[in-house]
Amino acid sequence: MTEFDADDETLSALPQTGEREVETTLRPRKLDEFVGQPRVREQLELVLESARRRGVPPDHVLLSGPPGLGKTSMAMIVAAELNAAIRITSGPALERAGDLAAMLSNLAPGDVLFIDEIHRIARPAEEMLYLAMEDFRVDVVVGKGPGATSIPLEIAPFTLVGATTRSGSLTGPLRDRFGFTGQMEFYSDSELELVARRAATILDIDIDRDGCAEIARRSRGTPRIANRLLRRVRDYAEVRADGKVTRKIARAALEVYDVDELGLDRLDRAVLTALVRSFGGGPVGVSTLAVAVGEEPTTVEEVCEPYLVRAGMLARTPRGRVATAAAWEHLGLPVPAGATRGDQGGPTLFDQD
Ligand SMILES: Nc1ncnc2c1ncn2[C@@H]1O[C@H](COP(=O)(O)OP(=O)(O)OP(=O)(O)O)[C@@H](O)[C@H]1O
Ligand SMILES: [Mg+2]
Repeated sequence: MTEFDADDETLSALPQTGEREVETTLRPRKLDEFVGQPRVREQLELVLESARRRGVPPDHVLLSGPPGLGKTSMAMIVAAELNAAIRITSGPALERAGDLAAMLSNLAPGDVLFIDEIHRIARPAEEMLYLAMEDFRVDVVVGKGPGATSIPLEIAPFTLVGATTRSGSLTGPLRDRFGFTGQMEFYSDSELELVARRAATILDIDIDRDGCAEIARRSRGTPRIANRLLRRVRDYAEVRADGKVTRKIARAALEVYDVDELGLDRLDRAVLTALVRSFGGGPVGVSTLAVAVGEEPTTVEEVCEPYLVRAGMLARTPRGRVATAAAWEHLGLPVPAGATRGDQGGPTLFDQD
């Protein structure tokens, strides 16, 4: 049995129901308001500025990285920086090529088309996208069977911004058609402090420096989580104290919400515990591990693992998942001889299997 309670999602990097509105309020609107990601920011700035000077739409942009790191926010910033309209859709919504054709033919020159979760786009729509991205053209097939003809249709020059949590599942031809790929990395604690500070100002929350630092440290490198923990800590401060968030208040609040010192939540701990206790530390396949904690493999893979890898507690090897020495230590168990020392794998390991 697992100790994970599916309702407990305080630390999930995925958006929760009802969170959309506050997320919109907290979204940075301009590149220089966007905290962190210095590399992606600088690279994008160059791509956008050069396109602006040449008076053409910039190359297509792919943003990849784990949930909650700001891909959607960045896509909107791209449009805002270009003073362009943004049309938003997602891979799963583009089931039929006709859906995509309709979107594409409605674009005005210079528009930004944002396709979220682009790795989930259906094959026929993907193939239509190739031509659209390359030649600003789509071939619309009219009729069926031997009498079917394909009519080429011009579309306005546009910029595609794609977002994906799994750039590894993108096909080669699609990936190759993006002129620029921004790999979003987990945020440092000091960057997350700035994220929390900025959100506190917008939401009018009275919080001191230490309070921000405490939230940042437990946010798993993820702004979405920092913003959520800030709101939970605010609730606690208002109900149990005088509303002001200090380190002491933040610590007490986070304890109530079951957020541990390293920012691991119950699902992370359940994954590590299963790995260590039921599978002797691995190696074990991700599907088997997912079954053991009662979760979908993709949740374990895309939500838990990137952070566990980054925290140096889990290693992804060709033979399966392996618990590192740090994992045994974190669970308070003796480290077996031969356990791997965790390297700071970082998000580059994100797409490996
Ligand atoms: N760099 C940042 N500075 C300030 N806030 C940020 C930053 N990045 C993300 N956020 C906040 O985190 C929340 C989630 O960001 P966003 O929706 O852009 O992430 P995402 O990468 O698109 O996530 P998903 O993969 O789930 O779609 C937003 O509410 C936004 O306010
Ligand atoms: Mg998003």
